[in-house]
Amino acid sequence: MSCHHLMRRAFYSKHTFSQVKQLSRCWSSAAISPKVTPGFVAEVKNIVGGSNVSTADAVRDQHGHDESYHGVEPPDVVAFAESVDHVSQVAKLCNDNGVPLIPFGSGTGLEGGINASRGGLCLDVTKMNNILAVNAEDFDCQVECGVTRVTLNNYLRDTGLWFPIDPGADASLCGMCATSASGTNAVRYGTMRENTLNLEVVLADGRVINTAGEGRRTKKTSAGYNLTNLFVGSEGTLGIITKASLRLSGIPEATISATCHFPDVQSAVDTTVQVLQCGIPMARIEFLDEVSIDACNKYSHLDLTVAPSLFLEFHGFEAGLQEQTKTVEELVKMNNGSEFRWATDVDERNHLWKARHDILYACMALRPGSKPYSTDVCVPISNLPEVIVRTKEMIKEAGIIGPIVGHVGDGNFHIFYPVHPDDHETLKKIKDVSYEMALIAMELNGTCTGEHGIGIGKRDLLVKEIGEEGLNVMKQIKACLDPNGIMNPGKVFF
Ligand SMILES: Cc1cc2c(cc1C)N(C[C@H](O)[C@H](O)[C@H](O)COP(=O)(O)OP(=O)(O)OC[C@H]1O[C@@H](n3cnc4c(N)ncnc43)[C@H](O)[C@@H]1O)c1[nH]c(=O)[nH]c(=O)c1N2
Ligand SMILES: O=C(O)C(=O)Cc1ccccc1
Ligand SMILES: [Mn+2]
Repeated sequence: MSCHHLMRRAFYSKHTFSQVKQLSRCWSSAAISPKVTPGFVAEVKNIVGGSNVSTADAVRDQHGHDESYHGVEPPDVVAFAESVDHVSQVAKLCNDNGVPLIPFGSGTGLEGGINASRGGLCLDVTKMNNILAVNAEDFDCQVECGVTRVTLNNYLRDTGLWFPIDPGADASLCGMCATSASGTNAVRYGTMRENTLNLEVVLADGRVINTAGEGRRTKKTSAGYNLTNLFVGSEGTLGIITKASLRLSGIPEATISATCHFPDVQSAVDTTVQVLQCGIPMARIEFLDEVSIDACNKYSHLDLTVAPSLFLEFHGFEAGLQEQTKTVEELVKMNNGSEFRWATDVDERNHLWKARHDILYACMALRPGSKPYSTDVCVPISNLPEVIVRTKEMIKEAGIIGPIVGHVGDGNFHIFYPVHPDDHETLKKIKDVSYEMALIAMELNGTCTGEHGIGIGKRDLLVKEIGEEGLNVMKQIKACLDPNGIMNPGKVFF
């Protein structure tokens, strides 16, 4: 471990989040990575232009954290790339000088993926924001890395198509590739893995590749190794994704949303499992426990019954939807659930789903001043009731608050633990329960992260999930593509 890394570790373990935020400014002018010299910064300026480089404290702080509870670890320098050529030249420069390079999409990650734990250069790609092609008849498009999903969907509005992967946050599409994001629509439309056709990637040494071959954008291919999915979920540790070819879907002719509540968690989750086992093509099936509903009511001005609930959405043709909703209503009743409360018009629907997407902020508002310690596990759907019920027991025993929300249709759920960063006793309990929950999920054939990634928060769980040999293969791939270890060091692996 390098000297500056040890220094940072010691520093962050002794200080609270807000102290660190303030104190980080004290060392802002001193380069943490000794390799980021004034000469290095001058060369970066030569490549991207002086106005696209900043060593200002505010800019570095802003780029030194995502939306998670992890503290601020600012990079030494931030560069804004405007083209793939910029990215390639900056990567080569970092590689030649052994300077850590951290790709920055839009900073909405939840596992500390953009923290500059070892200093270095943060490469912000938000200026690379062109939508390059929409092939409506083929249901695909090509975007530059900085395009966000809301921008793409606004652009597509008149085509009858949309990009359905929806993590709630307005993340960059290539950041979503990098974390293998999913969210509420994945139960019907899949995750970034199923919706990415091809990627342009700049490797650590500046080489540019197209993972499926230049210009290819087919739904299927059997040509060689799947390089596209090697980079999906690579969290900036293998290269910088500069363009993505993505699948699009048709906007459904009819959409209906509804909510219903249940006497307990088990009956809501049992209903979900039965709905899916009946083969009903749900577009969204989201679980919120009573604490989450209460938070939503207060934050988003809803008046839902405070009880474990499902938020449902059906996509299809009018006639088909009637059949589907009828069957689901019957299953809800069989499990002692309530009548449906419908959200049919577009404003009502948008309000409901905005409330669902704002749940992170709604839960934070339950404890003003808290930071979100969030968890994310995923299990085969039939094991979902067991992992949720066992976790609820642990939360009760530990005497902590932990609202549960889940993309239950995928067997994926989160717990939000509001915690004051200086409340070390509660933080320890939360960490223990989260760790134990991940172990239970893995014991039940699941994963320690369904969609937020490993980042810095789950590195010790990765080896337990993949096994020593599997992890060694991952490290060999990393060493092959990034022999000097400059790409987002300290993420995914220690
Ligand atoms: C309120 C709220 C709600 C949610 C979520 C966030 C928030 C704030 N998320 C998480 C988040 O939106 C998700 O991780 C995004 O995919 C990250 O995209 P950014 O562009 O913000 O990447 P960000 O800049 O945060 O970077 C994330 C990681 O990707 C790397 N990276 C970024 N751009 C890259 C590029 N072009 N090339 C290579 N590496 C790159 C970074 O280095 C880092 O390791 C989520 N997620 C989810 O899947 N489902 C959900 O339901 C939610 N819900
Ligand atoms: O809202 C979601 O689906 C998220 O992934 C963000 C999140 C994470 C943890 C608790 C609540 C919300
Ligand atoms: Mn989620």
